[in-house]
Amino acid sequence: MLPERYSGYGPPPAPHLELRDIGKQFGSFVALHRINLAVQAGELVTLLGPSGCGKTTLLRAIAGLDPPSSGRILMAGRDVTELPPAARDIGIVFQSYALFPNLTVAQNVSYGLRGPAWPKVRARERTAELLALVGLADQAAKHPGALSGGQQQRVALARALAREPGLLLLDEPLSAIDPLVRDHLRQEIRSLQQRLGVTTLLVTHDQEEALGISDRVVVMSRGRIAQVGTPAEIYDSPADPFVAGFVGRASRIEAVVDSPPGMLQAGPHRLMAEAARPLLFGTRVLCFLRPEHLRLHKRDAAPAGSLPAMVTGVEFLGPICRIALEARPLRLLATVTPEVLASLEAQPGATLAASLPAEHLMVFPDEI
Ligand SMILES: Nc1ncnc2c1ncn2[C@@H]1O[C@H](COP(=O)(O)OP(=O)(O)OP(=O)(O)O)[C@@H](O)[C@H]1O
Repeated sequence: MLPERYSGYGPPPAPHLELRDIGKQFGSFVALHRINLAVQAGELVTLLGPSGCGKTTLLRAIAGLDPPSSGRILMAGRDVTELPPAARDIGIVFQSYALFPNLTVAQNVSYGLRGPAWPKVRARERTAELLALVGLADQAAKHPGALSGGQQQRVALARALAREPGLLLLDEPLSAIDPLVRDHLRQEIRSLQQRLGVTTLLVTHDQEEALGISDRVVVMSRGRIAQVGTPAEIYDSPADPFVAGFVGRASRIEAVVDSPPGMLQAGPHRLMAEAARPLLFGTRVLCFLRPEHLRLHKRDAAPAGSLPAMVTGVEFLGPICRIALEARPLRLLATVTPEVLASLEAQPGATLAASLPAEHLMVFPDEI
């Protein structure tokens, strides 16, 4: 459970993890530029971004596997920047499971439960508790090779949680797993994380995964944080064109600001927009529209201001259908229910009327 929101009385809660001006260079290549981030106790925060944006580099710095070139890392108020991984109160799960093939499931889980704090009986009890927690109580005596990918990753999760770490680091834990199992395991990880209240940092390049299970998402691009926000904030109010295009699907529209204010010209089409900031006449803009906000009508019922758009593809996805359309030079994307699809008779080649609601058009100055 997340701690209650700060009420304004007393000192604000200290973050469990704090990154201050983290930089990382490999030779002359700058992989991380002054990253600042605070993760509250009990939060699940996801680092999301395309390949090469620096997610793993940041996670490895937090884990102590590869120290940052500059900046400080604090955990529970303690500066851990110089500490080795074993002294950091963390548990890690990697994409590759990283289990010992010659040890049983129970031996893998209990591997870190050594030393005076873990007498044999206590270690055995804790192992049984962890295996029950991840639903593998009946697999304790097997070797990892006899388990499915999803089961192996649960073993890795149990092992990472064994010593009740203050911070759980998950590095693409689901990307090697079969898609059907992945969705299920994703929800299990989230519910386990919430039940235990363990502060968690997850690295993924899968935006559906990030939006689906996070309290907050950190979108990264080229070694920088592009935006930090709740999944809804990131999806509904992206900070820039990169976030708008990378997180969630959207029609991407290049346009020029026209007159009167609020009108855009996109090829031969005139569009209405409600930009957050006034845009100067002649400015080039990039607009994004989520597929659920594109309105489709039959051509003979075309409302004023709609564009004729030809259906170029239809994808049936169960509860919704995705329709690709072309209103040259624009490529548009819509999602509708199967009932609406049928009533529109939206088969490839058909021409429909598409309206782009001004209040949903996300408009950014085109700075490229
Ligand atoms: N040991 C290294 N030496 C040189 N460059 C490195 C090293 N490790 C990472 N990099 C570079 O730093 C950048 C960030 O890499 P990183 O692995 O953090 O990206 P990522 O966002 O995790 O990508 P992916 O999803 O593909 O793992 C990349 O350009 C990568 O080539």
